[in-house]
Amino acid sequence: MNNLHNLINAIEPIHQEVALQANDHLNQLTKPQGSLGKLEDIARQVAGITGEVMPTFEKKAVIVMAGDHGVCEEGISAFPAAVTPQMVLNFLYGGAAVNVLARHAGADVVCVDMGVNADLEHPNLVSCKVRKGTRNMAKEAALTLEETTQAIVAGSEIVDDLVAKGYRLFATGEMGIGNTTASAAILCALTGLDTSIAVGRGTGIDDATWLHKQSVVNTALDVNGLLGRGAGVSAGASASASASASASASASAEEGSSGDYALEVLSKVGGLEIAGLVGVILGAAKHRCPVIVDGFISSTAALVASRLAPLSASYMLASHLSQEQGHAKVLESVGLAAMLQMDMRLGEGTGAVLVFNLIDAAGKIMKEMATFESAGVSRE
Ligand SMILES: O=C(O)c1ccc[n+]([C@@H]2O[C@H](COP(=O)([O-])O)[C@@H](O)[C@H]2O)c1
Ligand SMILES: Cc1cc2nc[nH]c2cc1C
Repeated sequence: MNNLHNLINAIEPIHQEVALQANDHLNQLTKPQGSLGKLEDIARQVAGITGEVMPTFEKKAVIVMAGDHGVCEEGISAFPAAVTPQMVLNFLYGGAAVNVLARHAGADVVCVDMGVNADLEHPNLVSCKVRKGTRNMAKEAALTLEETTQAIVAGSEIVDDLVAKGYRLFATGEMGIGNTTASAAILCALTGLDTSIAVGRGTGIDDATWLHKQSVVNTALDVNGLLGRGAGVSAGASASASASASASASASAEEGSSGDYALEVLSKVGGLEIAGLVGVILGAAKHRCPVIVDGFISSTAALVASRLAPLSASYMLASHLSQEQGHAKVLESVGLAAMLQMDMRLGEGTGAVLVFNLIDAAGKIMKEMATFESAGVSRE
């Protein structure tokens, strides 16, 4: 618990003055002001995060956290739980979608076992297994507070290690059959949203299973004493992927109990890979590194992180809008705006890794574009 408090307390506001310097530089470049749209937002935010007007990212990593879910025994996914360890091996052998897209972006895939229900061994697997899957949240708390804290701190320590190796840009990814059920339950518990809005089709369930999944989430909220408690807890203020994010992050800071409640929710209806991602996001914020948030599950981790440490929201960039129902609501609650709309719903970090290319592109604009003065272009 102490380590978690230290982690949260180590997060500072982004460098607003450097974001403003980046803005001044953007306004000198040979283009009508603001005409590069979200690329300019990225440049300003990344400058504010890193404290450098023109940062470059030589080493980038997508951290794919894996964990299993006891709630799978309720029949809430289109796929069997055995797919989680099978896909972990696929990540390790380089054959999954995230491996392909990470290679395309010049990034490394770091695959972490946070709580897979199998004994996995591979030289490149980072093993932080807290337990073999969560307990069934429809019957009892998925995790204890200690297990949850352990997973968060382990996630942040992975970032510590990667930063020591020169990585400065991170993306979140995950793998866990059943984790859209856990994420929907977290979303309902933290925002008071109805399950009919928060629960989606995950890997692709039919209408009857979707209705059943909603009732499983309702049961889990009830069994764990979370029904009705999220209503009225304010969502994050209207931050966007811009330098203004830190101001809104502090505006969304709530009374001390908000973080305690988020931790309680994460332990009762969450997952080990989700908790690990909370740690990754907080760790990236602690080290002043941008963290690109992937789809529904990753964004739910971002929501928890923003409740634990409101300042962490300004270090996040939302990558894509997943097809998973409820994703837009999670992003809204954190105060993030997705950059891409690609109709993806895979997870693994696939949408986040696509944004690495946009970060590189924004950096090159800052470094390589001529100014009105240097190119002799008239302004008026
Ligand atoms: O990232 C998303 O938005 C997303 C949306 C739907 C499904 N997924 C992936 O699918 C798995 C969870 O789906 P489910 O139906 O088993 O809950 C998990 O491995 C996620 O990575 C991911
Ligand atoms: C095959 C498969 C790959 C995935 N990657 C992330 N979630 C997944 C779920 C399934 C079912």
